[in-house]
Amino acid sequence: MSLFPMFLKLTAKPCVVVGAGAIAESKIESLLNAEASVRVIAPEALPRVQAWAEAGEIVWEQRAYREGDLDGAFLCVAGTATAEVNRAVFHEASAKGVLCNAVDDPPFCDFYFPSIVKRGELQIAISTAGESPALAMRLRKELNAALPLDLGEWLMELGRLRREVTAVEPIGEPRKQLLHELASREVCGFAECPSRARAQQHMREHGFIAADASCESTSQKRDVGHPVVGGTE
Ligand SMILES: C[C@@]1(CC(=O)O)C2=NC(=C\c3[nH]c(c(CCC(=O)O)c3CC(=O)O)Cc3[nH]c(c(CC(=O)O)c3CCC(=O)O)/C=C3\N/C(=C\2)[C@@H](CCC(=O)O)[C@]3(C)CC(=O)O)/[C@H]1CCC(=O)O
Ligand SMILES: NC(=O)c1ccc[n+]([C@@H]2O[C@H](COP(=O)([O-])OP(=O)(O)OC[C@H]3O[C@@H](n4cnc5c(N)ncnc54)[C@H](O)[C@@H]3O)[C@@H](O)[C@H]2O)c1
Repeated sequence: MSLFPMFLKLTAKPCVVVGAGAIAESKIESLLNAEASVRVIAPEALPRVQAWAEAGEIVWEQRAYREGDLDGAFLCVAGTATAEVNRAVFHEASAKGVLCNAVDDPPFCDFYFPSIVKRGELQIAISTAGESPALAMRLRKELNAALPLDLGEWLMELGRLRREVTAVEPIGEPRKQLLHELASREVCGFAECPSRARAQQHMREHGFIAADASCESTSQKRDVGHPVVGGTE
C-alpha cells in the first residue's frame, strides 16, 4: 500500500472523537496539541477527558454515538472498543467525505496515526503502512535516543535566522546555498554562532546591511555548546 504522507493544519478545525477510553484519550491529546476543535461523544470518559471537558478544552457529549454526529466534521476518530460502532462511524464519515481513523482497524481507516519523534517544531512521523506498529514504535525510540535534545531550540533560532535572510536576500542560487549552509548543525551549534556571522557577512557582501551592523541574536548570548543527544521515551 502506498500512503501519502502530510502534516495537517488542524487549528480550530472541527474534529470528532467517538469513545473516551485509553485509546481515544491519546488521540484527543494529539488533536488538542494540534489546536483542533475537539468534540467527544461517549457515554463514559476517563478522568483526563472529563477534565478537558470541564476546562472547556473539548466538548464532551455524554451519550452513545448516533448517525449525524459527523455533520460538519473535518476529521474523526472511531475509538470505542466495539468494532460495529467504529465501523458505523467510518461509514457515516465515508458518506460525508470526512476523514476517519477507526483505531486498530486498517480497512476502516482513511489515515493512520504514525509514531512521532518531536523536538519543538520538528516532527518526524514514522509509518510502516500498518505492517508493524511495533517496528514504528521501536524506530521512534531509537531516533528519539539518537537526536539532540536541543534540536527544537536550535530549529527556532535557525527559523529566525532564515526569516532575516529571506527578508532581504532575493530568491536565487546564492540565497539557497546560504540557507543550506546555515542549516548545518556543525556550523550553528557553536556559542559564537558562526552561522549568523556567515549570514551577516553574506548580506554585507551583497549590500543588504551596513558594514558595521552587529549581531544581536539570542544564540550569541547562549552557549549552545555541543549537542546533548538522546530523549528518554
Ligand atoms: C504508531 C501507533 C500510533 C498510535 O496508535 O497513535 C500505531 N500503533 C501503535 C502501537 C501499537 N499498535 C498495536 C501494537 C501491538 C504490537 C503490534 O501489533 O505490532 C502496538 C505496540 C504497543 O502497543 O506496544 C496493535 C495494532 N495496531 C494496529 C492493529 C490492527 C492490525 O494490524 O490489523 C493492531 C493489532 C490489534 C490486535 O491485536 O487486534 C493498527 C494500526 N496501528 C497504527 C498506529 C496504525 C499503523 C501505523 C503504521 O503505519 O505503522 C494502524 C494501521 C491504524 C491506527 O490505529 O492508526 C502506535 C505506536 C505509538 C508509539 O510510538 O508509541
Ligand atoms: N487499551 C489499550 O491498551 C488498547 C491497546 C490497543 C488497542 N486497543 C483497542 O482500542 C479500542 C478502544 O480501547 P479502549 O481501551 O480505549 O476502550 P475502553 O473500553 O476503555 O473505552 C471505550 C470507550 O468507548 C465508549 N463507547 C462505548 N460504546 C460507545 C458508543 N456506542 N458510542 C460512543 N462511545 C462509546 C465508552 O464510553 C468508552 O469511553 C478497542 O478497540 C481496543 O481493542 C486498546
